[in-house]
Amino acid sequence: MLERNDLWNLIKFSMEQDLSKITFQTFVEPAKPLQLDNSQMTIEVPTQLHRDYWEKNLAAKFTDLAMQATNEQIRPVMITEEERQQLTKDAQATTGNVAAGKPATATTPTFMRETKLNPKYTFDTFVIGKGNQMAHAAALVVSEEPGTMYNPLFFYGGVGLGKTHLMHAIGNKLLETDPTRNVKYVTSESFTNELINAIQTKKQEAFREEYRNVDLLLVDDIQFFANKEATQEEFFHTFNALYEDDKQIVLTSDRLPNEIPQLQDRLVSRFKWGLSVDITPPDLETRIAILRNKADLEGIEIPDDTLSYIAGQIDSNVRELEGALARVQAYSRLNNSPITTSLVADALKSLHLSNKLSEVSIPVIQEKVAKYYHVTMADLKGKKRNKQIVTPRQIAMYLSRELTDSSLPRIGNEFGGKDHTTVIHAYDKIEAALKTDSELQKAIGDLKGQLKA
Ligand SMILES: Nc1ncnc2c1ncn2[C@@H]1O[C@H](COP(=O)(O)OP(=O)(O)OP(=O)(O)O)[C@@H](O)[C@H]1O
Repeated sequence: MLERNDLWNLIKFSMEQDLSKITFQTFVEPAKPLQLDNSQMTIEVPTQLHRDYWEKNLAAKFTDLAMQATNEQIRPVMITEEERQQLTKDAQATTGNVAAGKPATATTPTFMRETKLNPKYTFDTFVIGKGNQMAHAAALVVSEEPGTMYNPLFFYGGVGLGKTHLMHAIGNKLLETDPTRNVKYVTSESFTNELINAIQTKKQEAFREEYRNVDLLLVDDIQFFANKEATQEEFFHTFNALYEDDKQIVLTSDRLPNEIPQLQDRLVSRFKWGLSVDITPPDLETRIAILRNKADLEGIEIPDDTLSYIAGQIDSNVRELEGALARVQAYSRLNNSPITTSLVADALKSLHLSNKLSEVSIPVIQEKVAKYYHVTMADLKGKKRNKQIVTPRQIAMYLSRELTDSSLPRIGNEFGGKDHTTVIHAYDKIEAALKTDSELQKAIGDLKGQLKA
């Protein structure tokens, strides 16, 4: 499924082609997509006048374009900025941080949160690679024997790497084996909000009852427990009650427990009682496998070399990788043409996504490449013609062109004053080789990963 911003960007892109410049700038540019569920996209506009214009003149076009892009019926629901602020306030008045006397931190109103298990996040749809192998194995063990081996199971790692997916897979598997089991999935923010709500409505007992009578408790993104005293206090008791009862607890976070600011020591130590496993970004082969899996699941026809091309462009986050594939599919539908590498290049470029690493400088690229291939910076800038040096030099030139905004003569200059035609030659050579040479694909993937880090 195309994510909200991706779908919005595509529709915006098509509207820009169809509408007059002034209409586009006045009505489409200031609009902001807030939420997308199966059949509607909530879009915020500045005023009532914008809303009326959208409903009268743009809504049908939106639905047509969304249908072309996704094959699904999606209608736009317009709300004004003022209405959104009111809704957010209402939501926070009952469940937000207001009760704790703190300014609201959540940018997403509570009514927009999702707390159910996603049936698509299963072990079957999870691709195993080096970066997630151990996490996957631990998840499987826990789903088969909850509350025994690894309690709590703690996944940590960067955004969009599959922590939530694995967590849901455990829940889905347990329910598949025994549908009578009580599984609860919650984000740490929802836990906090539910707690505050319970305090305000004097329903703490019911809250405790609900959380302490589960067989499997899944709490996502517990880094948001940071600085939340009352939540931590309550969670401490929830944790103890479940743990003593041999009920399984699974937690995720973007970092290790002791790196979460202001997390009580007693929680930090409990979180370490079981097993902590990190998930690291997938290597190129895994990224390709994830894309292939996804493409097959969704019935997207796409050649292997085009998949490798996408996997080479997006190298750190699986969510972005999936988003790129969905964008490409939507772009191909909108343009009514099959998916090829050049269509992909266009689709990613039109959304200004292709040059994510543009802050990287040429000397940094040279340094990483030199280190990677065990050559010196002087070799990269020099004139030696042996293969061990020419290939890294060409790779460094390729990456300089790909990842920086520098002109060809400027790149040539940074490589010991070479002519811009040498840079073009190097670029073309590496680009051509990338289509077939898997070792090179891996090297470029690794180097891009390092440069991003
Ligand atoms: N190894 C994998 N195989 C298949 N799909 C994956 C894999 N890793 C991640 N995904 C997919 O990538 C998307 C993002 O994953 P997920 O939401 O689990 O990330 P996360 O680590 O929980 O991120 P966040 O920190 O943002 O919550 C999901 O659609 C998920 O299905």
